[in-house]
Amino acid sequence: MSAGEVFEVSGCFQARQTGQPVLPAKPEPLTLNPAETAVIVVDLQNAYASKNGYLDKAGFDVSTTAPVIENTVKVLETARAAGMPVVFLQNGWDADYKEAGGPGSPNWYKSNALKTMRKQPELKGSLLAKGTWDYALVDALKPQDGDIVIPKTRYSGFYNTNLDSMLRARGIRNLVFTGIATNVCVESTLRDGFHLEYFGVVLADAAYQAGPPDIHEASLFNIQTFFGWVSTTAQFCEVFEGAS
Ligand SMILES: C/C(=C/NC(N)=O)C(=O)O
Repeated sequence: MSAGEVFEVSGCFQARQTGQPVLPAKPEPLTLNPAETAVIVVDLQNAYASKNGYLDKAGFDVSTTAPVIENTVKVLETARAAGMPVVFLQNGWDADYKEAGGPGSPNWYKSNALKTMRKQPELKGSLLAKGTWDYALVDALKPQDGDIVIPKTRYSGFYNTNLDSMLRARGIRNLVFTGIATNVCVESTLRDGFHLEYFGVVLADAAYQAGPPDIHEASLFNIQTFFGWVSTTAQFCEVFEGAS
């Protein structure tokens, strides 16, 4: 889906054969028909982006997530104006954590939220439980009329959800990702999308890692080399402003 031959109109590139917008991206530009493209906002909940949220309490650094939220706000303004569906993924479980799985589930061993609550039982019921502040989307990103909100219980937005059918029903082929964490739920969802024939692109400055900064770069390398494409907020907004 790289553009091949492109030409420039009013500062934006278009594919010569299709006339569709071309997003500058690594490892090559990507032709994206806005009518076939959705923005997927991954888990921009207090748990992942806010001080005192789950990641912070589990010992991950969330001190520099503000730009991710600001950039996502810009991306969503542009996407909605261009007529692209906006999908919010929201990660978490029921208040009793039945959906998280017990010792028969690998999630019980690998979820740092569950591990943190086992170490600090006083936190039980507060981390990633539906209805709590931790589970809520951050204030700056309240869904608007027409946006789609999809709850999920595992890292991938495609696992045990109606994400695929919601996208297929709208003719969506391309997914533009923002959110947290680049190396966990963003990458997991983009990878599953790849196997379902979606073209996935991550906006690098609108995504943030769980772990040291190098893991963000490693995940972007993995995505642009094996599963999809990597671009930026400014490039997305420049290409799609006025593209409706
Ligand atoms: C570490 C982690 C990441 N989630 C995500 N939204 O990427 C978790 O949920 O435990």
